[in-house]
Amino acid sequence: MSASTTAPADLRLAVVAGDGIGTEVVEQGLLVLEAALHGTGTRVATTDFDLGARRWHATGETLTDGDLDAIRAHDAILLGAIGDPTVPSGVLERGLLLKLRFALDHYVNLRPGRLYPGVTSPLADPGDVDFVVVREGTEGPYVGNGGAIRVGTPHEVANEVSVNTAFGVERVVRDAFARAAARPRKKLTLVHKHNVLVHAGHLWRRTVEAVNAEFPDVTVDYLHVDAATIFLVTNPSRFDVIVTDNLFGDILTDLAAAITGGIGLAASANINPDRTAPSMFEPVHGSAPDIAGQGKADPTATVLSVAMLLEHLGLSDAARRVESAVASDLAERGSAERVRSTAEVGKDLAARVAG
Ligand SMILES: NC(=O)c1ccc[n+]([C@@H]2O[C@H](COP(=O)([O-])OP(=O)(O)OC[C@H]3O[C@@H](n4cnc5c(N)ncnc54)[C@H](O)[C@@H]3O)[C@@H](O)[C@H]2O)c1
Ligand SMILES: CC(C)[C@H](C(=O)O)[C@@H](O)C(=O)O
Ligand SMILES: [Mg+2]
Repeated sequence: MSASTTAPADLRLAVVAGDGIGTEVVEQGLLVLEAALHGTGTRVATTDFDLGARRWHATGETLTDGDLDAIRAHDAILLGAIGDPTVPSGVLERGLLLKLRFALDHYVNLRPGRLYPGVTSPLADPGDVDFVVVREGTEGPYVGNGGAIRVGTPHEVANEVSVNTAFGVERVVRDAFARAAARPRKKLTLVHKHNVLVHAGHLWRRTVEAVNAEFPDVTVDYLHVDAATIFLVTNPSRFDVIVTDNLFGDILTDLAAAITGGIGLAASANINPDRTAPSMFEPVHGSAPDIAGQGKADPTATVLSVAMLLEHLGLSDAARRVESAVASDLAERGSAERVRSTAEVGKDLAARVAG
């Protein structure tokens, strides 16, 4: 788990708004960040990075070494979304978003699943839903170990290898245990598929068993990923901390978003717990080409990611103010007469923060 830090006098924030609704939601996230820091003595200095589809079309570049060096010189990164239908699938996702997560060693991908009071869940009786998914962020099938032969022929063979190292699994499992130990219920659920993925699955299982000895207060259970999807829908309140691999975590957290009010509310943090590089904060959702440019995107996921950013930087009071603003806004939404635009939600949240 992250060590606490002293709040920097000036927060140097790298901003990667990216594609589609990324630019729309980040604008609102920054508005709320400014409101949260107002009067605290901490000033934020932002650097905009022109990364994503526009840059790729103009230059063929996704993320250069120079971009990475410049980003490293910041305290944190706020990212909107990456991916665009005019760019071949995978080019930006791999060459930019995943490259950032890998190069900056974001091995803890934190994704809370919390049903705020007043928010409508598609589940009839969701109960008290408040869990966090600790998704491994630098390994698994995401590493790009694979290839294809005889492409386009009936004899094509395509491989995508899941890489799981003892080092990589242990560090994320230890982080997840520390988070579970700090929560009231102290419960950790390992989600994998060790009945089929026996090599990776057994490494994860043995690692959890071994690290459990360091955290005897934490109760551990296990679910195969297919069964985990059942319980996320039928009994989500059973979960406290979930630890899982990169791909399972990706899928489970979209489902977690759906049961807690929708993808427009789901925040995430890509953490480098060793603080050897800036951590990155972004909504779970993507660039949503179907609604981009229409002012319809909900910026709340980005705003809650800003709260995670503030918390990570030791600005806990400001983080609490942002979370409270979101909680009160969500509590009143059910009775609202009309749907607000992206900018209206951002303005309302900033006003609540300023309060
Ligand atoms: N972290 C990221 O940058 C990230 C995450 C997921 C997908 N992507 C990329 O985004 C592109 C689109 O992917 P997708 O369509 O599978 O997923 P998506 O998350 O962009 O959209 C899925 C659905 O959710 C809706 N949605 C998303 N965010 C919303 C918000 N804030 N408010 C209201 N509705 C919202 C969209 O309109 C769409 O109907 C792809 O290129 C994909 O690779 C990027
Ligand atoms: C766009 C893609 C690379 C990314 C992922 O799979 O991690 C996204 O789905 C997410 O959840 O942040
Ligand atoms: Mg995803």
